[in-house]
Amino acid sequence: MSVDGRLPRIAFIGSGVMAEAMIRGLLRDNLIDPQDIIASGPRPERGQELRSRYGVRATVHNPEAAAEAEIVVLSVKPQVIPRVLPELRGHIRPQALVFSIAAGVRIATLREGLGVSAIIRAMPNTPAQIGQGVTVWTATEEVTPRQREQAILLMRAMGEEVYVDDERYLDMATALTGTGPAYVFLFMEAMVDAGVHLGFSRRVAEQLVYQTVIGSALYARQSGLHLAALRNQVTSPGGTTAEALYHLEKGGFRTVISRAIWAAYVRSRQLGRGAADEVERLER
Ligand SMILES: NC(=O)C1=CN([C@@H]2O[C@H](COP(=O)(O)OP(=O)(O)OC[C@H]3O[C@@H](n4cnc5c(N)ncnc54)[C@H](O)[C@@H]3O)[C@@H](O)[C@H]2O)C=CC1
Ligand SMILES: O=C(O)[C@@H]1CCC=N1
Repeated sequence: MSVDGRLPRIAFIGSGVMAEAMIRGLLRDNLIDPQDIIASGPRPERGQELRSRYGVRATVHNPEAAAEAEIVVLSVKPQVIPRVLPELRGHIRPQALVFSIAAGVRIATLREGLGVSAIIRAMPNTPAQIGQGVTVWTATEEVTPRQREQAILLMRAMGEEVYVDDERYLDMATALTGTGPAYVFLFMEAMVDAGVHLGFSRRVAEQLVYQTVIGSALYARQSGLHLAALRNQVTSPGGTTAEALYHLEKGGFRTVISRAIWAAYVRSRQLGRGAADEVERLER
């Protein structure tokens, strides 16, 4: 951090949805000067978009962007990582921090491909767009206390952050929280459609469903009660909830969710193996 508690120069290698969420949060929290953010990516028109929207700098040259930064955020898709690592190798400053959000991609792969050792692997999620995300993260031993503080500021600009002391939790988090918003959105979409089926207009159905989900989540967190106890509060004997829950359980609701999350976890590990194999292949 600089003397005034703001962040040093940050390069985003990959300037898509998640990079933009981070940029927006950093600027909203006034953590950095926009000119100290460099957004890199292959599409000049995307760079121009970010430049005019946020006043950041933009380039199509990843190594140039990385060479200028104290924090290098890897925000490309995991499949692109094996191509980006050799490009960046030798261009990252010796004292810089690498902060990767690429799903599945292991620290060992980044260490080997980049030849640097101060690395944070993190898994945010899209509510970061409005500062309501959650990021699970871990760090190598070489990450200094100061770099940790800087990374925490970056993550808090996206919402909550949860440190884990073992990298294997990152693949679990990818399945639970990184991917999680998609499960919630699908569930909400199904509820809205059901509301329309009942006879509400889509606008009213959306209002009802959004507030039901927001209210339930806040109530669950604030009450501290077990989720089963909260569900029981809603369930009157012989009533409507018991009837609906019977059908959800009969349809395998819980098992489907559990299987889906397990499959996402397996997929995250596959992506990690795929990236590691590809990096090794390119090095040969
Ligand atoms: N979207 C999500 O919900 C989450 C995504 N992630 C991870 O974040 C990373 C980025 O995801 P998104 O922002 O959703 O993807 P995105 O597709 O919106 O952004 C990726 C960007 O990388 C750029 N790119 C492609 N090739 C490049 C190259 N060779 N060099 C530099 N930039 C290149 C693309 O033009 C694009 O703008 C992924 O690794 C993903 O696993 C992590 C948590 C949540
Ligand atoms: O679908 C994906 O692979 C990424 C990772 C977490 C959320 N989206």
